[in-house]
Amino acid sequence: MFFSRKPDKTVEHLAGLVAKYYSLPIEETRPWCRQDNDKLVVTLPFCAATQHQRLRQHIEDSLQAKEIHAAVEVTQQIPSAQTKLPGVTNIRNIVAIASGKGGVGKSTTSINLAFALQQEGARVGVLDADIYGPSIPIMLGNTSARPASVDGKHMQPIEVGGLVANSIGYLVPEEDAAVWRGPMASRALKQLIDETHWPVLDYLIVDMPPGTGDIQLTMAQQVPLSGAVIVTTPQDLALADAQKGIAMLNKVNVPVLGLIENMSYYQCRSCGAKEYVFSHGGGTKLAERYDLPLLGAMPLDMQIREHADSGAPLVSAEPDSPLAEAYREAARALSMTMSLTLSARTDETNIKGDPIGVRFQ
Ligand SMILES: Nc1ncnc2c1ncn2[C@@H]1O[C@H](COP(=O)(O)OP(=O)(O)OP(=O)(O)O)[C@@H](O)[C@H]1O
Repeated sequence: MFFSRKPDKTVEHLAGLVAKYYSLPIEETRPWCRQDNDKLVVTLPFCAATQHQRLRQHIEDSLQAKEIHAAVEVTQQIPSAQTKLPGVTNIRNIVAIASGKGGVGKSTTSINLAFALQQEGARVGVLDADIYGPSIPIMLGNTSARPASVDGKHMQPIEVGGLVANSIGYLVPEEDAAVWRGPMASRALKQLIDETHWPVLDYLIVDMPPGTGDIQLTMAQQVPLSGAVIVTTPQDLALADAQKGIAMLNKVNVPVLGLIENMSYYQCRSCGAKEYVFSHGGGTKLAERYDLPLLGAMPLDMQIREHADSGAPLVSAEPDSPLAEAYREAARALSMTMSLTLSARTDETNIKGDPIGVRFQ
């Protein structure tokens, strides 16, 4: 029978089902659940669009087993995390992707994670803060693109594949930026963030410069970051540098949201065996030591490199591949961690609406 129980009991039952599905306490899932006329609605505070259908089916089956026949809708709405600094216009969350050391795959991870978040239904922008070695334009295959300006004061971000992006690489030749001193580099980042006409974004992914020096510290202090993800490879040396990254972020009170271990293993294409080229288990141990989630462990894979280097990141070029799913899993884990661990901003006065009519897919 349709809604055989009292509505609040049905909603409570729904919250219990969702809690069990995600292995969370019911207190967490209760605010996500409501009844809207003859429909039960679950609004997830994180992006997981590819999983909605499965969750809906699970709920409907469980309700039917209890003789409750109701239409179920699963949707999502991503909140803004509270930050000490005022929010940037139209951006709900700024997430820095940092690494203690260069060359660990921070930019590759940033761009694939950005596409993965987008495929999970979030509105995403990418900002290349790697002033001294901007690689996002190469990875997006649009090095000759230049941001337009309608009012002479703001830049339009570059749109590509459902993302918007800006990078110092679109604005000045690499050799010019390479000689900038720290304060100039920090100023350039601040300008890139504040003077871009961002459409409404759930996440702005910031590809930080590698390392943990003064530049990174100043950048982390000047930008209202919701949090940061540390990318590392499994070797001891990289892990030692990742620890420095965590320490730096702790120093400026930027929440470390989790770790991504890149080049974690190599999987043989013929026999499927995994080889731990750069040692094994380092990311897990580091995550345990700092009580952080390991959001993902990405393999060392030729396809990841070829796609990144040829301007068509794997997640957007081959969305149906197992590797793209691995990035989406990391994206869902990141988004969920943010919603569960960060306090949401109560007002969203910085969200003003899209100034440039970007049409997200
Ligand atoms: N998982 C992976 N498998 C194979 N190649 C990878 C992987 N991740 C990154 N690479 C390759 O490694 C190289 C360095 O990657 P990337 O530029 O992302 O590193 P980075 O940490 O951002 O470097 P930098 O310190 O210069 O900013 C690139 O050629 C990239 O394609």
